[in-house]
Amino acid sequence: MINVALPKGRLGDQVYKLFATAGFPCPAVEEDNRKLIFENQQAGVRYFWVKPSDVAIYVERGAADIGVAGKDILLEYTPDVYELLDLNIGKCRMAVAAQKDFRDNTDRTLRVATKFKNIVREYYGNRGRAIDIIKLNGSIELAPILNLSDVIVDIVETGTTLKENNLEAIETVIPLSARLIANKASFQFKSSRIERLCSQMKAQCPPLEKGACTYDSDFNI
Ligand SMILES: Nc1ncnc2c1ncn2[C@@H]1O[C@H](COP(=O)(O)OP(=O)(O)OP(=O)(O)O)[C@@H](O)[C@H]1O
Ligand SMILES: O=P(O)(O)OC[C@H]1O[C@H](OP(=O)(O)OP(=O)(O)O)[C@H](O)[C@@H]1O
Repeated sequence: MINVALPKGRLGDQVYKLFATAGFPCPAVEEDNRKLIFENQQAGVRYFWVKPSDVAIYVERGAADIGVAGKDILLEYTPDVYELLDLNIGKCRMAVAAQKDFRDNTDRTLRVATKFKNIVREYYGNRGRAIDIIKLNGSIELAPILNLSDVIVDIVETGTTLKENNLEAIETVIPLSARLIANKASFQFKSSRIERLCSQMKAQCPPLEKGACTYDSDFNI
């Protein structure tokens, strides 16, 4: 049996569909209920539905053998797991954004509101920019509007949230997508099953753009 941690919410449905089309369906997942564990004995998979930012914890500690997490979560928390596959779904980017008339006054510390403290620290550290990080858990776009921060570093997908709050993206920090990750010990002990699942998943993912590098090598923070 392969234990799989799936992210609830916006990524979850897409991810589950990918598993199902790759040959690992678990029909009861689609029923309207509050269950968190689903098992398909025949396909040899057991799914756990967890909060997206918790997937890497379940996998790192071996409660799940594999899981799917956004690259943002992997960069922020650097869990000790193997990153097996870029699923090329859940695509978005992490960006710096601010009010439209914002000009960076480099003489003073820049106030940055974000959910992603570690990514932000490294990004501005590499640029030698002094910052004050304001850690928020949601509605990040409110911060510059209420003068809680000068800029935000947050996920941008369609750009609608920025637009509807009169903000604009200034710089892209890193492109993001969902990744298949594995617990290191599970990958040794269940290697043939995990590798088979991985190659079946790979065949179902949307193809990576021609000439695209792995995002790891693009990561310039
Ligand atoms: N518009 C978007 N906003 C946020 N994340 C997105 C978006 N589009 C794709 N993603 C990806 O989906 C993943 C899960 O995002 P989601 O918003 O469902 O989680 P969350 O509610 O922020 O998680 P948690 O509550 O655990 O912090 C993110 O880690 C990111 O990689
Ligand atoms: O570019 P867009 O398509 O508008 O998507 C980006 C928005 O989506 C996410 O917020 P989420 O819906 O997760 O809400 P929260 O962070 O405020 O909880 C993210 O933090 C942005 O606010």
